[in-house]
Amino acid sequence: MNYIISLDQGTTSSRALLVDEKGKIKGMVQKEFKQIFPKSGWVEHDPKEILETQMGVLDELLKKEKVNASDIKAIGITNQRETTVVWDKNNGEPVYNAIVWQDKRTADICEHLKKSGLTEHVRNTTGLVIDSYFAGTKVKWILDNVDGARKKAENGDLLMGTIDTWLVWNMTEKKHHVTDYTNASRTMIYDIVNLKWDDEMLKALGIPKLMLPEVKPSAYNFGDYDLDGTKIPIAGIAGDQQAALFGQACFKKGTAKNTYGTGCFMLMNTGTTPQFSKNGLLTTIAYGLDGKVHYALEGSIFIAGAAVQWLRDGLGLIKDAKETEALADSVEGENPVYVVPAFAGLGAPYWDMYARGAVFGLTRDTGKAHLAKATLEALAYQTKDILKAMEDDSGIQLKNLRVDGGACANNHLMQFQADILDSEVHRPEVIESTAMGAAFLAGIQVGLWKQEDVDQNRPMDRIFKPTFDRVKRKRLYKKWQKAVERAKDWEDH
Ligand SMILES: Nc1ncnc2c1ncn2[C@@H]1O[C@H](COP(=O)(O)OP(=O)(O)O)[C@@H](O)[C@H]1O
Ligand SMILES: O=P(O)(O)OC[C@H](O)CO
Repeated sequence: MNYIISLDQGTTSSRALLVDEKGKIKGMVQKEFKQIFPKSGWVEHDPKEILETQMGVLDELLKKEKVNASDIKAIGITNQRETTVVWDKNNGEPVYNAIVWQDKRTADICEHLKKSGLTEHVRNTTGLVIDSYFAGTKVKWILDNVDGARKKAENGDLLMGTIDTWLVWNMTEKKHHVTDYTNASRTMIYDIVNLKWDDEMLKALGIPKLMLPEVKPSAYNFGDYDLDGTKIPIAGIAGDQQAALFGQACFKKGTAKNTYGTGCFMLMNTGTTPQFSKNGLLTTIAYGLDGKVHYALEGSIFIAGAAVQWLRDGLGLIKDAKETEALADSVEGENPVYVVPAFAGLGAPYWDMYARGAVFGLTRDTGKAHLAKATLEALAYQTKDILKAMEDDSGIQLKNLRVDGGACANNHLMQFQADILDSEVHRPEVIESTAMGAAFLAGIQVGLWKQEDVDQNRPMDRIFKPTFDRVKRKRLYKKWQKAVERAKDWEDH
């Protein structure tokens, strides 16, 4: 039997999965690691702990599944995106903790970039909006704040990388300093049109070119991992949301997936030329394969499953996220209650930092079932907001939405999603699309699979069909838009 290993390095845990040649997951090991919050708005990870947990789960998986090294044909890596490590190439020591994608410490650097008139350049070259979310300003912060770092970087002693780069460098005995197009496209210093590091952004952020990894297609021989004397090629890399798009076989222009986790990340494949958004969406590289680069539009919702956690932990209305399904089902007729979970402002397409969470439509008979249903509905409405922006930017009308992530298990949410979008929602049996995407990229590179096999390996669990008529759909959505308007600009500024 031939196997592929998929390493999924996420924001809260490291996972290793064993995938057989039929595309079936045969085993999985997962380990959480520490979240470090040194100050309000700062989020860090220990790069060594990331490496140790990732290698640890790989070793445990191989022991548990009793696989011979010679049967493993390749390794694919997928990772939390934007999170940045800077390390000394002479001793392999990070000069600072990894600064995580959620970290807001570089907001001032972003304000400065905006004042320097770089907004248009950033959008048209990197595809992004100027925001602390991306890697570029995190590198600048480390070079500015760690003693001696800038000098060392200028001497060529320091390397930077997103998590994929950090893992590969360590897994290949410090030989390969590489990343793939998808990860490079989240740095705000990469020109996604001409596929090269962007001199203007490097200059604006004072980042020496010597620090940067080589950028390669997502299916590529990135280097070998030595497993007990057997050399296994690391043959696929993609950022986790792009890997999910690939794992869901969104290869055609106009195909899209939405991952319902803590946040929601919706990506639509827009083909081989980048589309720049008028509606606050991001343009990003979906994957590079067979000498071609595919692009995607992305809408990120920061609070999605996190709103369900709020019902559980903040309000104590439920003990388990699953309970929301039966609660929501118990509401008869239309729900008069609307929850706008703008706990951290509103992202795409509104981009209002001053919006705050709000509940509308309360009456004396409102109960927890209405709140639970309204919270689930808010995930679906936010997804519709993003999809509308995507359809407007791309001129493409969505045929169906492919879903994955923890909260897509909720049938009430998925049915309401289909109803409010007026399009089918397709839920695959295997919702591990992220890990499968990385496995497929690696397997394609070593000739185990062809790209067409990805689609054939995706049995459906359930297809949710829309049931609302146009009038009802419009009425409910209009009310949501009214609720959003009232939640906007709440915080004084
Ligand atoms: N059955 C469910 N109904 C609604 N929300 C759910 C359900 N199961 C999980 N969730 C939500 O989904 C999130 C977990 O999904 P997951 O994909 O594991 O997230 P992440 O990868 O971001 O950690 C949590 O925020 C949780 O509240
Ligand atoms: O690790 P996840 O699944 O929370 O994904 C994080 C995203 O890549 C951030 O852009």
